[in-house]
Amino acid sequence: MTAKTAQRLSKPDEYAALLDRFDTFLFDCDGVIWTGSTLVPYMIDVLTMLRSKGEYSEFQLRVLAEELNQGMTPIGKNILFVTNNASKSREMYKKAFDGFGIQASVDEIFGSAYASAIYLSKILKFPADKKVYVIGQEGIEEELRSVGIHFTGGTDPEDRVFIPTGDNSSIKNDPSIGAVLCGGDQYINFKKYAKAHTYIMNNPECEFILTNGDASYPVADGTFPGNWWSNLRTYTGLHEENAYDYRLLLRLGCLLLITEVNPPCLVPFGSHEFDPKRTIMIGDNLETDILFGINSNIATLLVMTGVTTESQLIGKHKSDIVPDYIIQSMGDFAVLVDEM
Ligand SMILES: O=C(O)[C@H](O)[C@H](O)COP(=O)(O)O
Ligand SMILES: [Mg+2]
Repeated sequence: MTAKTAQRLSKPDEYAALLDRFDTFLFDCDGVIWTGSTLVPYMIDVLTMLRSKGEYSEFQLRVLAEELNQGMTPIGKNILFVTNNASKSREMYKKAFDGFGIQASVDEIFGSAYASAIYLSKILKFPADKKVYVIGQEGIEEELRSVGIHFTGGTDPEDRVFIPTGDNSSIKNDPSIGAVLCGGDQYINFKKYAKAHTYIMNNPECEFILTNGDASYPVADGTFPGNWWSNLRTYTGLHEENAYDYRLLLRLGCLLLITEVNPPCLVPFGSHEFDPKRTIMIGDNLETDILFGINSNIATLLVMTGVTTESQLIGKHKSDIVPDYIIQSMGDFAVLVDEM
């Protein structure tokens, strides 16, 4: 069997052919749409172009009628924003998109904070008398609140403090903790790890849930460390088989189109309907975004504006995860804007 090779796109007619081939574009955010606080050049033009293109399906015609009513630019291609970044809720993301001048509605935004909340409430049916201990920020708290799940930790100032070595006076087991939910946390510290560790080790039923497994995220001129879940796994000695199935969460965290079938895969969720054959996942990370697309049997497009480097694509250390297409930047599609 010949190994799969990715097709590198660099010419306008190749970009145009790709746009014709797909109706639904799943956009990862960090490293695809923006890097840190900087928008990828020409991103607004490209998204606007996508929204103005395409044949309308029945579903799109319904949305179109609603959008025209609300004075919005009608949709062409179906666009969803899917992100592993758990720092924001869908509403917070909507504000971020508004801040960048990007048209997006809350129901087009799927983040891993939202996914985790849906996962806890709909799939685990998290008991009302239990609490989640959160390592993470406002985004997770907002989404948990929206599904009525009780939690502790998160942004609580009492957890954002130094504790001297061996001083466990502020860390006691709490049997009401039914899950530890771990997402990116810019205030991560020893106390939070120690609490999570204590709950997991002392409550045999305690679930250990990760919002996402990205090892790093893109910032200007490089990357920063991502979710710190691996530290917790090391501290608690959890192995794959007794840790919560984090591989499942990687996929859920990547796209939050949740199904109760195992393994979870891309299925219509909420009001979004699309044909997997005409759907493409666009991401900057081979291990999460591209793997998710491959596992879901949809096409994949890798951009080079985020965490993936050329050394992961060619040579001795190249990754086994191979996308269908590679493009330098989503902004490159802007050459098609004038052709419309
Ligand atoms: O640590 C994180 O939260 C992630 O590395 C990162 O921010 C993922 O965001 P995405 O690329 O999925 O938008
Ligand atoms: Mg990304």
